[in-house]
Amino acid sequence: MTRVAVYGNGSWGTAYAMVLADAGCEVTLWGRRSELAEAINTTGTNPDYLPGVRLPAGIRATTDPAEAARDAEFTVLSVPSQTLRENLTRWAPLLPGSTVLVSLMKGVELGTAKRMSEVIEEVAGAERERVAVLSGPNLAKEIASRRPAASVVACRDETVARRLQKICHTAYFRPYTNTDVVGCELGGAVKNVIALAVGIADGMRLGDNAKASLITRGLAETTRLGLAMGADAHTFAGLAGMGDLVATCSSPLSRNHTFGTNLGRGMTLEETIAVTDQTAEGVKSCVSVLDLARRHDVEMPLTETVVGIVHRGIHPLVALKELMSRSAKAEHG
Ligand SMILES: NC(=O)C1=CN([C@@H]2O[C@H](COP(=O)(O)OP(=O)(O)OC[C@H]3O[C@@H](n4cnc5c(N)ncnc54)[C@H](OP(=O)(O)O)[C@@H]3O)[C@@H](O)[C@H]2O)C=CC1
Ligand SMILES: O=C(CO)COP(=O)(O)O
Repeated sequence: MTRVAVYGNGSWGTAYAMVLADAGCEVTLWGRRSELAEAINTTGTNPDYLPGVRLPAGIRATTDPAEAARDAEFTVLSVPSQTLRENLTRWAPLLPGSTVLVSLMKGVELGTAKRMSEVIEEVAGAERERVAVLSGPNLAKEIASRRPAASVVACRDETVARRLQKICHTAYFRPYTNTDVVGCELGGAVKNVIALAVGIADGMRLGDNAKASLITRGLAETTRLGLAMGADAHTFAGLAGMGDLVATCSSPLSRNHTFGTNLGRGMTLEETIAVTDQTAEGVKSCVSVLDLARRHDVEMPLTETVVGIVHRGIHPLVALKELMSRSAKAEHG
């Protein structure tokens, strides 16, 4: 039986732990709060993040990072992106030397503009061939109710990607392999920023043409950044690109989309943060994605607009006017 440690017992860490357990793995699920770990072990549910969902028997919760790490063939990381460095610094010495580190996170680190796999390599001292990412249209609540979804497992070493694919393939979860780690991570991080933009537009009742235009131009700027960073263009037409973008921008289950909708309806940033109880990665990562765009000299007008609305107090109507009056240009180029 494959032993897997999952660090982070929020919505996605728990739902993916369910996938792994359903696929036959023995999973230890780490979380920082003892009352939640105890509730998971005693009730067989995660009342804080997936209330009412019965967890499979193969999951055991703990608050002890060493217990989670013991003999783990795979180490799955699912905490908010901006907390990864600090957390992994504590966990890294506990991890087995050969464990494969898997990122579920869809963010870019503020300040360094590093992707999560880069932070993992740096902090855990892991070679690239031992670091993988999972990304795709995977709204946690749908997966936890075992509704069908596909996803991408990416690793520079294809044999490692295949090993990961094997341990999380179930009747309702279909992972594809890819070796384009950069593209998969960027697809996941930037779609959260575009979902904020679409949410704002939905909150302003701008209509379906506006939504489709934002999704399409959002994919164009994601691809532009990806190509500048060495990613494969095909990745952005795939599950970790278009797939995740469409799911996140159209679902009321998306925290980023919901966050944007609240802003578009006229809530202030403070009010929106106050009603958001889960991680909406795009709120911070829009700043680091824009940082990446500048470092690579890539134009990302939608990301820039989101940063303006969310962090610089620009009114959505003013931002819309600015976006629509940008100089006319060719669609491709
Ligand atoms: N939810 C989804 O549908 C999907 C999410 N993702 C990505 O997965 C990642 C995790 O998100 P998700 O599980 O949804 O987030 P949630 O908000 O549901 O859960 C966050 C988890 O991280 C923990 N946490 C928060 N802050 C810290 C900290 N400083 N140190 C340690 N643990 C902390 C929380 O613990 P506590 O309860 O104690 O605060 C909780 O267990 C994100 O990058 C997200 O983009 C990817 C695909 C799907
Ligand atoms: O990444 C996700 C779906 O693939 C979840 O999106 P949110 O973080 O916006 O809820």
